[in-house]
Parts: sequence; C-alpha cells; structure tokens
Amino acid sequence: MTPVDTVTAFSNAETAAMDAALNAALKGPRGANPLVGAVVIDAEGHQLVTGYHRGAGTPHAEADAISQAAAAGLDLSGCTMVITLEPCDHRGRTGPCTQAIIGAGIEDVVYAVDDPHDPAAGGAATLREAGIRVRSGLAAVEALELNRQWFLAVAAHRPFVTLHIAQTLDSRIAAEDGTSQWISSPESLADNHGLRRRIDAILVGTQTVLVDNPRLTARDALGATSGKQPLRAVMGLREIPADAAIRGDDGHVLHLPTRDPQEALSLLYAEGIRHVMVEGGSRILSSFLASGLVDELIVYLAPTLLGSGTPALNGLGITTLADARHWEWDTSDGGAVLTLGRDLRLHLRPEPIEALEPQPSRTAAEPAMGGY
Ligand SMILES: NC(=O)C1=CN([C@@H]2O[C@H](COP(=O)(O)OP(=O)(O)OC[C@H]3O[C@@H](n4cnc5c(N)ncnc54)[C@H](OP(=O)(O)O)[C@@H]3O)[C@@H](O)[C@H]2O)C=CC1
Ligand SMILES: Nc1c(N[C@@H]2O[C@H](COP(=O)(O)O)[C@@H](O)[C@H]2O)[nH]c(=O)[nH]c1=O
Repeated sequence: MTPVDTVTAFSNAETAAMDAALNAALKGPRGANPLVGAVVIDAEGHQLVTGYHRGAGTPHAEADAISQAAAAGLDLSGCTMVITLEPCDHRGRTGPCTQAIIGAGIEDVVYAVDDPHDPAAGGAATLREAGIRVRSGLAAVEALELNRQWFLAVAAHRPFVTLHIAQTLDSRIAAEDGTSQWISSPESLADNHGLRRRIDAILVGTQTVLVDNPRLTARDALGATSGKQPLRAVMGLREIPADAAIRGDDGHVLHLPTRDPQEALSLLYAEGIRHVMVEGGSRILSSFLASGLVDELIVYLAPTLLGSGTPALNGLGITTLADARHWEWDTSDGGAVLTLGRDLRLHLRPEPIEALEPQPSRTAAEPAMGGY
C-alpha cells in the first residue's frame, strides 16, 4: 500500500480516534484477554465515547463504548467506530460485539488488526453482511505491539514466556549455602514486583520452593500485596509442602507435576494463562531455554561477585559456538538497558531464527589466523 492509499483510506479524525483507542486500551489489565480500546466518532469526526476492556468476563471495549453512549442518551446511528482489534463474533462470557455494533446503528467500522482467536474471529465478515462498511489496518503495527504477548500466545497455543534472572556479575543466582535474598537492588525488586502485577502466572521449580519458601505475590515497597496477583505455579514431581508460603490463603496456586516445559505451558494455557514469568531456579531456567520456549529475557544484573554458588544456567546442550543461541536487545517496555539503583536491567528477545546467517561447523571452521 502506498502512503497516498493510507491517507485516502483513513481520515485524520479516524487516525486521531485510533490513537485515543490505543491509549484507552492501556487502561485495562493484562491477562487472558487482549487490551482493546474503542472510540465512536460522529460524521464531523468528533469523538463521542471511548470504551476499553477491563479484563476477562467484563464487557468488551465496543460494548463499553455503546453502553456509555446509551447511559448518556447519545444516538450512535450513522457513526463510525474505531477499534484496536477486530470486533468479536462469538458469545463467550459476554455477547458478540458485532451484534452490539449492528444494534447501535453504527454504519462504519475501522479496526487495526484481525482477531486471530478462532472462536472470536469473523467479526468483519458479519458486519459487512449486515451492510456496515468495514476497513482495517490503521495503526496495525502499534496494535500488534500493544498485545505482543497475547498475539504470540494465541498463535502458539501456549503462554508467552518471560524468563527472569536476578544474578551477580559472575552469573550466580544464589551463594554456595543457598542464600540469594537479595542479590538485586531494592529498585530491581520493585521493578520485578511491577512485572508480577502485569503477568498472569509466575512459575518456579520445586527446589526453589523448598530452599526459599517464596510467597511469589506482587507487593509494594511496604510489603503489602498490591494490584492484580499472578497465579503461583510450581513445576516438578515433588508435592508442594503443606505449610509452604506459596500456598497463601487465596487458593491461587497450581502444582504442575511435570519436568517437561512444553507440558507445563499447555497446562497453564488450559487454565487461561496467556503470559507466564519463569522465575527460577537454575534447572527450571535452563530447561525452558534449552527447549526454545522463551520469548523475553529480563536479567537483573547486580555489580556483585560471588565466585561460587548456583549458576544462573546449568547447561543448554550447547557444545560449540556455532550452536550458540543469539538474542537481540528489546527496546520496548522500559528499554534494552535500564539502571535500577546499583543494578542494570537487561531486556532481550530471541533473535529470529530465519535472520541467522549459516554458521560454519566447528570441524569445517578455518583455524583462527589472528584479527577478529
Ligand atoms: N536469583 C534468582 O533469580 C533466583 C534464585 N533462585 C535460587 O535457585 C536455587 C534453586 O535452583 P535449582 O536447584 O536449580 O532448583 P529449581 O528451582 O530449578 O528446581 C529444580 C527442581 O524442579 C524439578 N524440575 C521440574 N522440571 C525440571 C527440569 N526440566 N529439569 C530439572 N528439574 C526439574 C525437579 O524436582 P522434582 O523432583 O520435584 O521434579 C528439580 O529438582 C535456590 O538457591 C534459589 O534461591 C531461585 C529462583 C530465582
Ligand atoms: N533472590 C532474588 C530473587 N529471587 C526470587 O524471588 C523469590 C522470592 O519471592 P518472594 O518470597 O515473593 O519475595 C525467590 O524464591 C526467587 O524466585 N528475585 C529477584 O528479583 N532478585 C533476587 O535477588
């Protein structure tokens, strides 16, 4: 599509409404459902109502906007609705948005990206059959980035995986005697608790439960639980001790009796989890990385040396440099490198496999002749 097509396909008012819809979407909580925003504009391009989705089980952004209009006595017939995601066409915990849009008399729909979720997809076709003009692709890049984790999870039928490593300069996550609290600065810990609020589940190995007896809640600087709490998942064959702190008193804990990362992710997906943070320890981190099941890496790097202790990773099955896994710096969500008190936070995503140049195998490699 040429830039001229883009200008004629969407008006300035529609573009401004899409910006407002993307901003509104951000007010919703991340979770099993995508963040979605919707703005209704009249024939003059004035923004009448703005809706957004407040999480699974609550009205979708389109329904939110339409009910706000009804409450304010606004007639939306003949208006344009601008939405960050294709309207859903199914009855889940809430009714189909296509029917709400048709019922409100809206004549024009602009959305950013198609809904890839099988049960909900097909909304555009239903709207067109009802005589509504439908266009898509406006701010598609921004809308995909808004729900990057969710789009990947739905496509892969597994949760998006963020791997967390809180380590020393020499890549230790615990000292020789098992102590590890705290390697990270208070600022890193606060950042980590912010992340805990945004994900759906947090996962550790049975050994970490036995050694650390962690709570795995999202807490504020005073230690009080705050915001949305993640599901606490423990992976491994051993039972979670009856008196383990991770059990809490809200029942929001799940034992995953497996050592297979793919199976653990399938079990979590079936529970509605779309974004999991794998916290550790060493063997769990290594198994997810070795299986190629990590979508995002967050490393809290403390300017500390231990010289011995538990290494962050205990082997990925790589024996030659040609097989090394490559990562690229991720500048989204706070940036690739962030200073957090005395620590650095490193943010990376896997380098796309297709972008890798073929590497010579060790046996075929020319002996080094000096230089780089
Ligand atoms: N600084 C940091 O960021 C963190 C540090 N830690 C530290 O890490 C240490 C614990 O690490 P580690 O000893 O490696 O234990 P893990 O927490 O990684 O748990 C390992 C156990 O999980 C089970 N398990 C499940 N899947 C696998 C798999 N694919 N491969 C191997 N085991 C699996 C096994 O138990 P089973 O027999 O039950 O199946 C195994 O013994 C602690 O000292 C803790 O303080 C922990 C988290 C974060
Ligand atoms: N030591 C260490 C971390 N350790 C992780 O935090 C868990 C304890 O969580 P909680 O009981 O909720 O406070 C612990 O079991 C391990 O998973 N995390 C970090 O960001 N930085 C650190 O230095």
